[in-house]
Amino acid sequence: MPEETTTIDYVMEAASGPHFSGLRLDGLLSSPPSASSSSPASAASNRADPNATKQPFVIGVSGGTASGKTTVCDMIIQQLHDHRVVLVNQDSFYRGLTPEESERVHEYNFDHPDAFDTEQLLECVQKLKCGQSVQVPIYDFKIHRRSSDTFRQVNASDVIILEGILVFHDQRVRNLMNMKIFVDTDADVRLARRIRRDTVERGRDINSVLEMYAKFVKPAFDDFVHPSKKYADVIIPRGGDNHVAIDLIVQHIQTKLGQHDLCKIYPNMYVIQSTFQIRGMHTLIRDREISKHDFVFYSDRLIRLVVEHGLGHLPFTEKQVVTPTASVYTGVDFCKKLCGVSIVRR
Ligand SMILES: Nc1ncnc2c1ncn2[C@@H]1O[C@H](COP(=O)(O)OP(=O)(O)O)[C@@H](O)[C@H]1O
Ligand SMILES: O=c1ccn([C@@H]2O[C@H](COP(=O)(O)O)[C@@H](O)[C@H]2O)c(=O)[nH]1
Repeated sequence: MPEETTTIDYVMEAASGPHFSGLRLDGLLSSPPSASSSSPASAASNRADPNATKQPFVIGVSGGTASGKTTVCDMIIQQLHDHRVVLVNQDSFYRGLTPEESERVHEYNFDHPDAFDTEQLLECVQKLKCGQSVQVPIYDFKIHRRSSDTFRQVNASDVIILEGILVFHDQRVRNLMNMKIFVDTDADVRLARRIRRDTVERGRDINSVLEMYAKFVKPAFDDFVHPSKKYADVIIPRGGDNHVAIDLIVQHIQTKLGQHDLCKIYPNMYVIQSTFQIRGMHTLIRDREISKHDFVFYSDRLIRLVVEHGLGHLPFTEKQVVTPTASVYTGVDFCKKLCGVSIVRR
């Protein structure tokens, strides 16, 4: 067999092995919804079960307007960069106004549950949960309408984050969630942020923002959003400023995703910490359009990283050397009689 093919086989094998960004979690992501997810029984069910079907971990993030939901989601996504994570905004499922409603937009309540097409949202999350791709509508806050011909394609993932003011309102949507987070930020802070955001990004004037807030946003918060806080598993005070809460949440998600379980099953396994550079190279070598030259180049770089990390785990002994300036440096030397074995699978 030509050497090149051997390299390719080896890399593909390595990429689907125990590397974070190529991690295959089949059978590890089948935890039931949060009602029981913290029980010992569900902890047991999170261990590798080869017969279990892989299901994404669904996180609901709710809270009042401008509480920092999107910011918290972005922070979680950044920390979960070793996994495939998608964000679905409830805002995308605003029904959009008819021409008649548009004429009297100041009378329209965007904060009432009926403003959303919850059936469509439900169908979308159900499909994603089953591993199917979906087309999510694109909503324009300036014209209060969906784009008629463009959609955002959202692919199957390890983690689905569903974010919005009323994502805990409908029991059927709540039931799809493995974890529910409520972002709890003071009303005055939220109003200040909302004024700034709506005037800068959503083309509104201050008076209309204040009027809308008093007429619809605040009453709907009191009637629907705040009461749904009781369904949350975790409440984050101060939103994105609360780094401790976000770190704890990410740790919990990672545990549920099974990384730690893998290390429990193979106690001597070392998982290389992924970086965007490593993930980028994994993306390149998986791209069917990549040239042969680039495939070999990036594969070799990835293999070299594995070898270098491996070398760091080999036994060593202390060794002293004398530097050109005649000082003594105490370092290490690899133990003698080491033998490296490269295993190439076909
Ligand atoms: N911790 C924070 N400190 C300062 N500004 C923030 C903070 N969190 C969010 N913002 C700002 O407030 C506005 C609303 O935040 P966002 O995360 O979009 O809230 P939500 O998704 O709940 O509406 C945005 O303009 C954002 O930049
Ligand atoms: O056309 C629209 C639709 C909705 N809104 C307001 O948006 C917020 C929800 O978005 P957040 O990002 O969670 O703040 C909701 O309070 C609606 O009042 C809008 O202004 N225009």
